[in-house]
Amino acid sequence: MTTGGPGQESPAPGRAGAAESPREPHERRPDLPGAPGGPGAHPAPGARAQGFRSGFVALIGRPNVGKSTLLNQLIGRKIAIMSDKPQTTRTRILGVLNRPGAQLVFVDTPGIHKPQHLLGEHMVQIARRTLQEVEAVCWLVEAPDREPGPGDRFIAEQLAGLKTPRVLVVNKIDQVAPGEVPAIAARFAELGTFAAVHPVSALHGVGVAELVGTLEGLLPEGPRFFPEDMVTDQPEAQIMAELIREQILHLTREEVPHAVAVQIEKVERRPNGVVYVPATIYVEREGQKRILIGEQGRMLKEIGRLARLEIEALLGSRIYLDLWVKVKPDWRNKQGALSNFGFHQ
Ligand SMILES: Nc1nc2c(ncn2[C@@H]2O[C@H](COP(=O)(O)OP(=O)(O)OP(=O)(O)O)[C@@H](O)[C@H]2O)c(=O)[nH]1
Repeated sequence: MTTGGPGQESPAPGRAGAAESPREPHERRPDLPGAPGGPGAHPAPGARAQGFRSGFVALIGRPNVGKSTLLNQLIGRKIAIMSDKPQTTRTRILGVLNRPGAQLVFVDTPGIHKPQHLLGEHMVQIARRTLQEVEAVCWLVEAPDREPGPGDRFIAEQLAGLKTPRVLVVNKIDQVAPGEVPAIAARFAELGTFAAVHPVSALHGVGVAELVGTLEGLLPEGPRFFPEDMVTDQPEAQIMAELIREQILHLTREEVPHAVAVQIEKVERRPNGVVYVPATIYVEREGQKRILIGEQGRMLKEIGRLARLEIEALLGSRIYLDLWVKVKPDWRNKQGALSNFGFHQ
């Protein structure tokens, strides 16, 4: 898989070769992680064939509605981690979908919710800012809710003044009776004006192709922003760290999951072909460290075993995962620590 370089929040790239483009979207949105610099960042030759469409599509919605699951389904690869714990996604993740006549660049945002700590504020700000920088917005709601709640109305307010076309995606339809879907969709559709309403099951891939068709039609004509073989801007080390965090989210509960940050140091390919991946898991308190390590190290071993399988699938080679747990008190409320862990404003 081709991923971006280390500068995840890299500034807008120079886009030589596209100067005659009627739109220069990157220049309008300096905050969006752009294609990494270097020759690969330029639109591919011939990318501006007549009628070619391109643009950025934001995936927004309350925490846990299935944004990351939908992104992975759209791209056909696992680039965003998923869990049943709300607020899994902490930063913006780009997923690039190349179609014969279009390039759709999806921006997965942290769920919009009422922030409770500094990290929460970062997450909401990222989501809000993204809305102003895209060509289309995909708003996800959950069919099992059956009707909009306060969280959905809060998002409707954020969208109200926005001119960007938006599509309402009613997700998790596999969890309700098929006959109920039209009425549920209609109740959510009352929250705003939508170019289209799509019931989907992101988990099972139902309705996703139709959604892509609609989104493609909403994008303006424009060049390819990223090379055709690039699926995400996430550096590989970042995805690996996220795959470790995903297993922690699965295996722990209560306060531990959200107190965790994972950092990967220098990844090394050994002469025997095994990739050595040293990773540190940061938590906020000694008690959380004890839980993560578990009795006789059993929990950490299990986290490592499951994460290793995911990382091996990502890299396509055998890895040696060296996991460490360290305490960094109250890191979620410290600006310096947030920057170290890659949360940039
Ligand atoms: N049954 C069912 N579950 C789904 C579907 N889509 C997502 N889920 C589940 O919903 C949970 C949350 O999914 P995520 O994709 O992590 O949600 P998110 O919106 O990215 O969450 P945040 O990162 O917290 O904002 C996971 O347990 C998913 O497996 C679906 O179509 N059907």
